[in-house]
Amino acid sequence: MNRPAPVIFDLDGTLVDSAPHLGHALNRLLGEWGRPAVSDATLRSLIGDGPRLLVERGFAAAGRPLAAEEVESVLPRFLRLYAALPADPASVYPGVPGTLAQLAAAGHPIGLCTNKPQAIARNLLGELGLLSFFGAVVGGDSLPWRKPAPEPLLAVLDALNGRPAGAVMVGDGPNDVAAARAAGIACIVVSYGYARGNPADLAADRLIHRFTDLPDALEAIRRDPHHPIRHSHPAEADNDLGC
Ligand SMILES: O=C(O)COP(=O)(O)O
Ligand SMILES: [Mg+2]
Repeated sequence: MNRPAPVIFDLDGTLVDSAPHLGHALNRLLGEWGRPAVSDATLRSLIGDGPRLLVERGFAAAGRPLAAEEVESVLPRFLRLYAALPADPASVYPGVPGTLAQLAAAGHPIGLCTNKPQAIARNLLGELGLLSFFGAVVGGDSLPWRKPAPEPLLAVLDALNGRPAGAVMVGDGPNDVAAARAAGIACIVVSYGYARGNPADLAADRLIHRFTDLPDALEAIRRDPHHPIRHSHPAEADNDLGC
């Protein structure tokens, strides 16, 4: 029997609802600069490309863009404000720890590919009790490239011992789908994250509405890798995921 396929996860919007903490840090920073706070909806549309773009877009949305040299001083301040916030166990999406445990017990190698800085991602996973599930963690600052480039995803697969057929990326946004496509692997999108639009338009191989639907979606892809997209039914989704 073939070894279970590696499963590579995105972090923000997939495993953890990081918007409240990112928003707290960004709005505190904007306040220090005499700028108005951004709304939650605006904030959610800024997440997914790493902290530098989050800060740049946040300042642009709150008045005017920062000059390039201003970004260099503002970014470390943002990272300090964000990293100082204690991890919130309630920010882990429902079903994540149990489903990761189920996949690990079934023998799936598990990796993380996020555009968050690697150290912050590792600390966050550690504080939330999730780090031990991950055999490899690659962040947005680990390589000269970040998602949507395929290199970070391929680096995770290499660190997990290779690039077998059947690996699957699980994410919430366009960068995750594009990185998976470019790496030549399948992609499952969760509908409750920060897709910046309709997640059904992302053309993933599967769209799921609850993290607990993941094992079934992985099995469906394993049995039928060359299929048109099939969505689990939205009406079956819980309402507690903020979707
Ligand atoms: O934008 C970020 O900082 C991280 O986003 P990601 O975990 O969804 O890649
Ligand atoms: Mg994400």
